[in-house]
Amino acid sequence: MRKQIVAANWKMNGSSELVHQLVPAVKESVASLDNAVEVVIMPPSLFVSGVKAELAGSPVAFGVQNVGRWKSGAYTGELSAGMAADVGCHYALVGHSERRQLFGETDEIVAEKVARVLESGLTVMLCVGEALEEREAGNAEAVVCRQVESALVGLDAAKAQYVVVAYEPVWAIGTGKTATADDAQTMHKALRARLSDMGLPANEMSLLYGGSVKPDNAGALFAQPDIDGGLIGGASLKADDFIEICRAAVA
Ligand SMILES: O=C[C@H](O)COP(=O)(O)O
Repeated sequence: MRKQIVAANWKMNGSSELVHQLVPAVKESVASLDNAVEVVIMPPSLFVSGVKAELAGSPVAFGVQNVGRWKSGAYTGELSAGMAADVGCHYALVGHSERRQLFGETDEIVAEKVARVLESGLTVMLCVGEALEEREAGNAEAVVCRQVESALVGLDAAKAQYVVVAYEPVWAIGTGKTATADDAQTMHKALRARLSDMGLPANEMSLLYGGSVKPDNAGALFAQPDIDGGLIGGASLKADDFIEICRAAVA
């Protein structure tokens, strides 16, 4: 049985104050969910230690939003997957469309980062998703399948348990335009089929949806058979909204 996961990506938002207000509220609410859903918080890296301290004794996991493509060395400003593991992270996000678009991350770089994360013993949350023009040209599925294949090519099936894929159509991120539950399900089903064609245990892998997930649409999205939870941006910065979305994943 694959895991239901709801992950918070704070992006470049937040403060020590938010850590001390929001994280204890999430911790308390998640305690009542009876471990039916894995909740993950990925703050900016500077706040990881604060989040970890607030989560002590809780099953809520935490992680980083990005890692460098190298193991260590003279790469000023970069953080490695090994460092994230060293401070206790469970997850590392890789290949978010903001990294691909704003920081020039190619499929090749994303694949290198996936390898670094898996070597470090963390679980990688791999983001894939098509741009609006790619969808309008009828290429959405081809783009998303290419991204997932290039990132996971050669992956040992035994390592698949450390891989979560998040489908995030670029046009739905931060725009308030969510994919319909049917469209999201269609893509998730295609992704799962492609993972299976790659020789991976696709039915055991969690596939998340991301892109303007809010308390009022989370239930319909998470009810789809191939959607195993969500990757939440804006709504993860408000404790009440995020907690409601976590509850929708249990229902
Ligand atoms: O990583 C999260 C996604 O980019 C979704 O962001 P959003 O919920 O603000 O649309």
